[in-house]
This record gives sequence, structure tokens and C-alpha cells, in this order.
Amino acid sequence: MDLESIPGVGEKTARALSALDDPERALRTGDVEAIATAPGISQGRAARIARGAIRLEHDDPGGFLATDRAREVYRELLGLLEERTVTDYAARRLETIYPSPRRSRIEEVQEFAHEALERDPDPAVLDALEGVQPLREPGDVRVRERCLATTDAERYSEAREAIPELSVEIVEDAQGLAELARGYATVIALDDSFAGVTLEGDVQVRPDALENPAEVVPERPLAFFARNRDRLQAAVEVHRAADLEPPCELAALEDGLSRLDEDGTVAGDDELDRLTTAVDDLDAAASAAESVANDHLREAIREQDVTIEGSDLLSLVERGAGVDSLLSRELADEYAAAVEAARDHLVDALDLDQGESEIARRAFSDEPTFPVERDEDVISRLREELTAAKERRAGKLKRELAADLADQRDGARRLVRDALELDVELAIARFAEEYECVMPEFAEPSDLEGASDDAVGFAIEGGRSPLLDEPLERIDPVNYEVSGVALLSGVNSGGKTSMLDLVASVVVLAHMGLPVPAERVRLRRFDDLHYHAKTQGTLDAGAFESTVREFADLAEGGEGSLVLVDELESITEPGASAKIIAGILEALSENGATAVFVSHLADEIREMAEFAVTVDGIEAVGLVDGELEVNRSPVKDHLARSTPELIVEKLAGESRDTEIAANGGAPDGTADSKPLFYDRLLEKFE
Ligand SMILES: Nc1ncnc2c1ncn2[C@@H]1O[C@H](COP(=O)(O)OP(=O)(O)OP(=O)(O)O)[C@@H](O)[C@H]1O
Repeated sequence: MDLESIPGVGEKTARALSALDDPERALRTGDVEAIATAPGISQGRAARIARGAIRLEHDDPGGFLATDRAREVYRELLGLLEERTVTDYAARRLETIYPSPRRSRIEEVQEFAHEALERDPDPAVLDALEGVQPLREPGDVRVRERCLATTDAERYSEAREAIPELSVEIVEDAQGLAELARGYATVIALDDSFAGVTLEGDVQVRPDALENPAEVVPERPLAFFARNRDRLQAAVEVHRAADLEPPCELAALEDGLSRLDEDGTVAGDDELDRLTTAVDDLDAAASAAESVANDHLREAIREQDVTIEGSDLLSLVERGAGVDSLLSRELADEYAAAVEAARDHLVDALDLDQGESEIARRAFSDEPTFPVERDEDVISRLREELTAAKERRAGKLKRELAADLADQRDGARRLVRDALELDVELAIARFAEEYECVMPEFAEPSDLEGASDDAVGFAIEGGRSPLLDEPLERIDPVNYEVSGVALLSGVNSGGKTSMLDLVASVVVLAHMGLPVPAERVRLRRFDDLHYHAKTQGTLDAGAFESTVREFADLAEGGEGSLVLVDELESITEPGASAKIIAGILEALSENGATAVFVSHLADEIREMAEFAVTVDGIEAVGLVDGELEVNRSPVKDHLARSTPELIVEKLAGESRDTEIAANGGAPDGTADSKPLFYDRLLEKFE
């Protein structure tokens, strides 16, 4: 894919994108999180780039949302969908779903949405999703106890490049290797020439090391799993809770993860734990062993009566001998017992094996001294021995675990991706469930050929606007169908604006490829949506001029457009408004656009227009306790009575009833002049 051909992607961004692991996959699947890992690309920009790539793929000219209000409606709908995601990934991914005029794009998302509607937003799945996040690449791994060695300068550079986790050292000869082995637990020699050389310490000759980095640094593959352990675990739980088909063997992955600590070390191995504890506790255990011996000896000396002949004492003193000699002469057995207790303590406390015990026992000499002291050299040797054993064990376990997990890496990536995609699907499923949505039916132009008279613009049955603040059960489902151009009249607060919001929401969601909040919706595929909200107050001359200009553009290219306009008359004086609106409607009608204009001047506009413009009406069916009772579904071809007319009608009716009551049953027209007045007003409305 030529990245620069994506709308909105210039040379610099293309370069940033090509730094991604698999830019095409990220763009094709709308993986905003992955795109946003490219240098200098924010999440918002990543979503725009993903939308650009989709537009390129579907040859979509863009610009479906042609006005501010249309864009606002899209944002609000997107907000409602995003509210229903658990992960940030899903929220960002939803931003790549936008209204498109292209059939191929709509059908692509529809296919996804159909699958989404099959999903069950089980709370256990939503809970498990809380822990899922896109996988992180492990940071720099440094392994200090192992090094690579070579005599060759070229090989040295190669090694540094291939295995940056380890130090690489240049050596002259086997002597150099031996020196290195003193500083590192393991030395890996890269040159063939060292084959057969035997040296003290763990020195391995592996000329193939650079080709098998995972064997030399199992820490590398393990770091990926260690860094992402909790995320992977959460993704496993999502698959279980949602009963999803897993892309890898869950039990094997879980087993591998359970053997891994977050810092990349292998967990749950008794031998490694024993060695680690022994190294950590060595000093403390040696001190405790000394105390055991000294307490023992002190006790023994205290209880012993030491009898010594004068001549012996004299010879001892003359030889300058100390109490040690006395100990060896008089308390040899007690001393031997005390030292034995110290040795046993050290071996037991550190849980040493036979070879280690042999070294440990030498830490306390048979030569009597008081107080008893450990031999530091022996303790150091023991420490080296234990540390080397620990490293060997850890290395072996890491290599085994890395080999077990190596095959799981791709599966693990899929596992997390599938879990995150499920969140996107569940958000759509929850939206559809909460707003009782259905998939809309698109009437393709071919379906309409030869049937242009009853060609549908849109037809909504039982629709409920998701933009209304009311809870769903308080919203009356409405029906409305328009083909061509229509005026929508109606009582104040009858729901005209809400109707336009509903039409816009349904059309936007349908062109996103998503389900719509209605019992049934049929519509044609539109090229763009021009939704003009009600302007607050009269526009000044400049703003008025620019609005008229906008409509001039519309009048030029309205075929395929859906135009929704709310009370355009407020832009100027009523008389002028009616004329302008009539002119706009004529042009739109000639161009074959679909349009709904909400207006209180429907009657006047109809008179001005040079074609038979349809006027639909949202009517009050009566007044209940001073409140209008409204039939919120517009009546086709029917100018709705205005609220004042309804009130006058009500007053006329009431005063007639009062008169009848006063005259004992029949109105005579003499008792009161009010009914006459109300009737006169009513006549004006006819
Ligand atoms: N379908 C519906 N079900 C329930 N309530 C609704 C419905 N449609 C509108 N309403 C309620 O009626 C109120 C007024 O609606 P809306 O603003 O759409 O009326 P309007 O006819 O455009 O009013 P105006 O003539 O003053 O511009 C809304 O705030 C909403 O609470």
C-alpha cells in the first residue's frame, strides 16, 4: 500500500507509519492503538489516518457529514457507542466507523454489525474485559550474568547488533575466556577455535549463538510474556467467559504464564527457590551457626570444672598459649560437638544438598578457637557455588519456558486482539439492545428504477431518537416517511426538532453500517447529509448572506443529498423567509434531493412555491389539564393546526357549553357575546 496515497497522509506521516511492525494490517483493521505507536502520531490523528485508509480502499470521496450539526449528531452517536465500551482500544476503534456513501463500505461494517448483534453482553465478559489492553513491547532487556566472547572484531559488531541484551567481550585466547568466566556466571564463546577448550566455570562454545538468540537470551521472548502477563491472563478469561473460539491453547498459555514472574524470572520451581533463598540467607545463616557453636561452648565451659596441674599451667603460660590450647586439651569433645552443631545448623538452615554441604561444613574449622568464627573464604566459595547453581537452574528453566511459550506468541497476539474486538462488538450489541435497534434496509438505485414515483428517501417506523434526554420508555415511537421535498409543520414543542434529530441519527447510523433505533427503516443511500440546526435569533446581514450562499451550493448539487433544516425562517423577517425557503425548496425538488424543512410558515411557503410541496404536520390532538397532547408522528399532507388555534377552539367550545347550561339546554346567542367573539377568531384560522 502506498501510504502517501491515503487522504491526509503526507511524506512525514508516511515515514512515521512505515516504522510500524505491520502498517498495512494496522490500517486495514483500523487498529488505532497500533497506528498511534508510530512516532509523533496521537490517538486522534491515528483515527483520522485509519478513516483515510478506509476511504481510499472504498473510493469514498468523504464529506458525508456536510454541516456542523450533522457532525455534531455523529459525535453524539459515537459518544453513546463509546460509553458502552470497556477498553480504550474499543472506544478508539469505534472512531474508525464513520458514515460513508459507499455501498461496499456500508456492507463491510454491516457484516461486522450482524455478528456483533449475535453477541451477548454478559456482565462476566465485561468484567473480564476490564483487564485487557493492547500488548506492550518489552522494554530493553539487560542480562548481566551472561556474556558473549569472540576474538574477531567483525563478529563482535555482529554480536552486539544481534544480541544487544548481553555484553560482548573481545578476548585474545583461552586465557581471556578464563578471566571472563570469573566475572560472569556463563560465558558463551562464539568462535569455533575454542571448541574442546576446557576451563573452570560455565564456558560454552556456541558458534551458532547469533542465529538462535532465543536460546542464548531466553529472557527476550520471556520479557514479552512477562510484560504482558496480566493482559494475556485477562484475555484468556474473556475467551472463557464469552465462550470464544481461542486462537491458541488456553491451558498451555496459562500454564506458561503461571510459571513466569512479572520481572521475567521463572516462578514456582522449588529448586530455584531453594538456591535463591540460600544465596540470600547465607550471611545470616553463617552468623546464626557461629552463635549456636558459641552458646554451646559457653554452656559447656560454664558447667565444666577444669583441673590443671601447676606444671602444665606453667608450661602453657611460658609457651604463650592461650585459652585455645586449654580448650583442645581439656574440652576437645565439647568443642567438637559445638562445631558440629554449627555445621549442622548451616546445612539445615540453607537446606543444602550434599556437594554444597561438604563445602559448608568446612566453614568451621576443627582447630579449637573461642569464640568460634566462620572461615570467610569458605563462605565465599559456597556463595559462588550456590550462585552458579542458581544461575544454571534459572537459565535452564528460562530456556525450557521460552521454548514452551515460543509457539504461543502469535496466538497470544491474536488472543488479545480478538478480546479487544469483542469489546467493540459488545458496545454495538449493547447500544442496539438498549435502543431497541434493527438493521436498516437500503433501497439500492437499481431497486428503484422505473418506480421513481414511490421512490423512498427514508421511511422510519417506530423510531425513537437516541439524542433525546428522556429514558427510552418515555419516548413515543414515531413514524415518518419522506421522498422528495417536504415541509414539516407542527405545534410548539410538538417534537419537530426531535424528528429531525431522529432522521439524522437514523441516516448517520445506517451509513455507518450500524443498526438504527427503530422497528423498521428503509432508506436510499445518500451522498451526504446537510443538517442545519435552528439559528438563535435573526442573523445579521453578513451571516444571512453566507447562509443563502450555502443554499445556492446545495441547489446546485442536491441529488443524493439529504437536507434537514430547522426553522430557517428565524434568519430574517417572516415575509422574506417564506419567499427564500420556497425558492430553495423548488431548487432542491428539481435536483431530486430529499429534504425536510421544519417551519411555522408552512402555509405561506406552500403558497409561494411553484410546485405542490408536501406539508406534513405534527398535531396536537387536544389539551389535557392545560398541557398539549401531541401525536408525535407527522400526519402526511396535513398542515398541523397551530397551538393558538387549538386554544381558541377550546375556548369557543367551553363558552358554548357554559351558554347551553345557562339557558337550560339550548344556545340562544343572547346571554353572552363571548362565543361569537371566539367563533370570529376561529374563522380567521380557516
Ligand atoms: N417522540 C417523543 N417522545 C416523547 N417526548 C418527545 C418526543 N419528541 C419530543 N419530545 C419532547 O418534546 C420536547 C420538545 O421537542 P422539540 O424541541 O423537538 O419540539 P419542537 O416541535 O421542535 O418545538 P419548537 O416548535 O418549540 O421548536 C422535547 O424536549 C422532548 O422532551
